[in-house]
Amino acid sequence: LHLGMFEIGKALGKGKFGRVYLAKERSTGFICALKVLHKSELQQGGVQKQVRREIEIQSNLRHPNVLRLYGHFHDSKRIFLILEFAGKGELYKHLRKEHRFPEWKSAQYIAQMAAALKYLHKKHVIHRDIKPENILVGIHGEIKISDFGWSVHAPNNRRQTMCGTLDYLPPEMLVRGSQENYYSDKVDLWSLGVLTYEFLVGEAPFEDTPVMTQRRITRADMTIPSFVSPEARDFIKRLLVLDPEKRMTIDEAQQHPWILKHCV
Ligand SMILES: CC(C)CCNC(=O)Cn1cc(-c2ccc3c(-c4nc5ccccc5[nH]4)n[nH]c3c2)cn1
Repeated sequence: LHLGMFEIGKALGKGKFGRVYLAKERSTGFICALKVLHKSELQQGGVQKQVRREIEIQSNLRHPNVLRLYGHFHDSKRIFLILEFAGKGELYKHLRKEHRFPEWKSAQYIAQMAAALKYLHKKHVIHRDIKPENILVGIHGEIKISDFGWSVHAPNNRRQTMCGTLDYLPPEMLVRGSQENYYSDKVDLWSLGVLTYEFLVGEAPFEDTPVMTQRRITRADMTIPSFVSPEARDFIKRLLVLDPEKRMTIDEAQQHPWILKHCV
């Protein structure tokens, strides 16, 4: 597939709305990940506005742990996204292969996630979809948050119908009907707690049938296995708190003993 200025290589993955290819920009030899979105599919999915918003949000983000969107262009049928190439691919594949990460690796990954979230929240971006499937690994083992499909500029109080797993949803996004639909960047702190648990244990804390998962989330009903260290246990328990206002802040998370023990 010769797309003018790009030489297209192997398929890297299949997102929900498009395929991603390894690509080399001819004149400079620059390697990137080229994502192809079909306008017809976006129309069918009714997501054109969301894609435009995602492009606008991600184009303005510059952080070592946030996947870069260098630019985009389109022809009559497709939209092309020039994305950063992450040399070691999708984090969830590493997690599945290794079953779970040792505490030092989990703490380093979570410290990088916290730095990325601190950056996003400062720019009033709430990611809202933090999970292993949306994290890529760079050539030096650093992690990069991608897929801002559900990110919004805070504050936001519109209900969003979610597809995919419920595992990472915070309680305030599950409580029906009441004004709890107003949520803040605290939703990403809950998901950071779920992510920490999944890195250390190898499965999500509330994993169950959809009905039971919702019930367990709204009761923060989880058990932490005994092989998890007391510091890691404390870190998780201070994030998986039902009341968003009582959850650890990003700064407290970055200063937590479990992080400091492994990241200095
Ligand atoms: C609307 C627009 C702004 C959306 C922008 N975000 C995305 O498209 C989210 N997204 C990123 C990707 C993606 C998937 C895979 C890669 C890779 C990658 N590197 C690999 C190395 C080895 C094996 C597989 C790899 N995939 N690098 N960059 C990627 C980027 C797919 N969807």
